[in-house]
Amino acid sequence: MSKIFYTKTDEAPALATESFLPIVKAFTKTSGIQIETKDISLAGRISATFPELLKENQRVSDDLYELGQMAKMPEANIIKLPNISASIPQLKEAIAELQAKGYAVPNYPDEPSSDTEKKIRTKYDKIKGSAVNPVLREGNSDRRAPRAVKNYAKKNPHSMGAWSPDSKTHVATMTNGDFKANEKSVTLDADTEVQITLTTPKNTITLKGNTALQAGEVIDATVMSKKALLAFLAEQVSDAKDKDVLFSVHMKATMMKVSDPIIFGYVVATFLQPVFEKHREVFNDLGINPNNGLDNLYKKIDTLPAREKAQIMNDINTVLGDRPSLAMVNSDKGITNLHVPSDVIIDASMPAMIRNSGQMWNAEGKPQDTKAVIPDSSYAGVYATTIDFCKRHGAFDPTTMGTVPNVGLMAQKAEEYGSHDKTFEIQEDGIVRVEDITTGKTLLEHRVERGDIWRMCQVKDAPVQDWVKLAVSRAKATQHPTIFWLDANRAHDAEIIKKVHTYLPQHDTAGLDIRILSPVDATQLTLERMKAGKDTISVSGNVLRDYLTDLFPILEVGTSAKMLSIVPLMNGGGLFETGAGGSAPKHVEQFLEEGHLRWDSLGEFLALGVSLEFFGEKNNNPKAKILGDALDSATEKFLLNDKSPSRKVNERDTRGSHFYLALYWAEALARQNDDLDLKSVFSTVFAELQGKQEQISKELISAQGKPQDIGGYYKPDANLAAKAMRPSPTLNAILDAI
Ligand SMILES: NC(=O)C1=CN([C@@H]2O[C@H](COP(=O)(O)OP(=O)(O)OC[C@H]3O[C@@H](n4cnc5c(N)ncnc54)[C@H](OP(=O)(O)O)[C@@H]3O)[C@@H](O)[C@H]2O)C=CC1
Ligand SMILES: O=C(O)CCC(=O)C(=O)O
Ligand SMILES: [Mg+2]
Repeated sequence: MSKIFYTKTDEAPALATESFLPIVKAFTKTSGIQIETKDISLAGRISATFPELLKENQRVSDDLYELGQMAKMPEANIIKLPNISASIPQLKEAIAELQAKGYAVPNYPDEPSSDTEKKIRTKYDKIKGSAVNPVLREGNSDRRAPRAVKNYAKKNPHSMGAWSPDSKTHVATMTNGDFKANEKSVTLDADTEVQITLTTPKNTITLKGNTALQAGEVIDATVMSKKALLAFLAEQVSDAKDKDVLFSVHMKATMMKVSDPIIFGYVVATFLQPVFEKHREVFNDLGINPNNGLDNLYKKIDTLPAREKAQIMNDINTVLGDRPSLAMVNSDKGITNLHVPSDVIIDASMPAMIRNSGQMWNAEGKPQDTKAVIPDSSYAGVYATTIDFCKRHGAFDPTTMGTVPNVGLMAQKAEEYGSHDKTFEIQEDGIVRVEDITTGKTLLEHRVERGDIWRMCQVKDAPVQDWVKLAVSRAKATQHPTIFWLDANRAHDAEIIKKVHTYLPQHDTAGLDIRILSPVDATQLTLERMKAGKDTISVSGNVLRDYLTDLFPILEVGTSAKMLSIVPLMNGGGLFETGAGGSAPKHVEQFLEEGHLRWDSLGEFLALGVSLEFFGEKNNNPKAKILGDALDSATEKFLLNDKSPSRKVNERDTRGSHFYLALYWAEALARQNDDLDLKSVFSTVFAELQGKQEQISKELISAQGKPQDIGGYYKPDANLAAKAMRPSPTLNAILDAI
């Protein structure tokens, strides 16, 4: 029997699931729909990796692997909530929590020496960073704000900070020696295998052995010069000081899990350079790695004897006093932009800054103009253009602005998603070559120096064809102008442009406005149209998919949590993602402190709606379709009546918002006449929920206002979490009776 797979993830969405899933299960069991949970949480993935070290009752199945297989089946129907893409500090915290709970999982070896340690490290490296999404995303991405969400935002605009033409905020990006400048690309004309080698004056080292490539596949390779990067960073630190703006770095240490933590480490090391120089030996002894951020550095220094610690802290504070102010992640707690590599991810952080008058928070908790350092220039121009636009035209107006849906190329580990096992920190000067093993020809090569970061990406032909098809189908469905964001001057994009020119004519595009523009030109045109209330589809590669599906939604509707995010899987199944944002660690913090969860599950509601409709079609189950339609009406009413969670304690939170969704869902099912069984069942449910509305609200609110203990962060106690998230016996009894 077909099922809907619902993912158990981490942090706020996992908490929300404890409250929402019982509602979903109760409603859908009336209609022969089975919902199965799959645990792809960080803690679950760690446990599944080391079964041999765990007790019988601790062992779990490898749900991510199973779901990855499922994603390739025509009947796949997966609802995917956001999960933690773990940085090393997060991974270590999760390991420590599991160990404290009696799980004998090994420590993360920072510097693996023995074979055993190397094996452990390889296993952990598969868990860290974007380890889930590339496995499940066996299709391209279709993300957009549903009409009801857009209309809601127009009527109830979110706050939007005013922009001043004198704002000192700006983007700083490299002009030479970066990934963009050094990119080379080629399209394969036949199936083959390649290897990646580094030839030094002494010998040739294989960086990666036989790698199969398909005919029509585009590969690109590039290198970030360490020298150029360090020179750039030193310049930016002093320029931020001169201009009296906050210093802030924006990158994606999670998704670009090999390259970006190294770049982040150079930022930390540059910022504190005199300290790293003076205390090199102690720092080495302590195993301090700047890639793990300031938080880790402070924790390690904390283990030193008091006098030594005081001396180093004194030196750090002297240097920090001399530097530009750092942008803060949490000024109350003194957490800076350089504390943890995963705290500031570019997709969410740049739009938040743009929404906030181009300002970030300083150590006093006040907003201040900022230098946003985005080292690689491949996509930095998108933000620079947006910032300049706001300086010139002022902030966007959510009540009138247009919308920018995205069609993103990501299937089969397209582009940077597939670079993780082909990114290398170069150990010796030499030449890196991508060699075709079949023909012996060198396909791509770069001269590199020790410390440079070299990487290769690939995109298979079938995903590109599917992406072009998806773009045309969205263009047809909406009649919006549709822009491929591709830069003819970038080697990789130039190859993709050739493919777009080949595949577009295979579709009926009569009457459609489809163009290809560089990301900077595309941004400018899209913003002009958006300001004038006009809609424009962006068709982009994988990284821009990530960036644009936070940037535009956050400006348009206040958060990307309200996006419809569909991945039509290439083999016929459906992956329905819930919103386009992340797992909101700050929400958990508030929940633990005061029992209020502000996570908005609108993304889950939208995803479930399309999943049910898809289930109905695939399985010839008209009840599923009716449930889906009713859910859509309920979601619309939910928006109209503004039942999203409040941000403040003792007001409706996630749990209260779920109650209203259930109420409206039951109402819509009670009102429809297409299925009289469902009508009868849900007429009773609706009457009960409506009659006891006050009692339920009271029970849900009175659970707030006190600290919560759910028995863990990465692996909460299942019973405690369920109890905390289902505090209304009245609601629970009504659901149980369905
Ligand atoms: N699809 C996926 O699996 C994704 C996973 N991630 C992962 O999520 C984690 C956190 O990333 P982070 O950079 O903090 O980005 P998030 O998107 O989790 O959070 C940024 C801010 O967006 C707001 N937000 C996001 N989702 C919601 C929601 N459903 N309801 C209300 N507000 C919301 C919150 O604002 P406020 O605090 O003001 O309420 C939040 O602090 C990381 O581990 C990251 O790798 C990130 C993106 C996608
Ligand atoms: O895969 C990840 O790490 C994050 C993905 C993400 O941010 C997105 O899909 O928008
Ligand atoms: Mg994103």
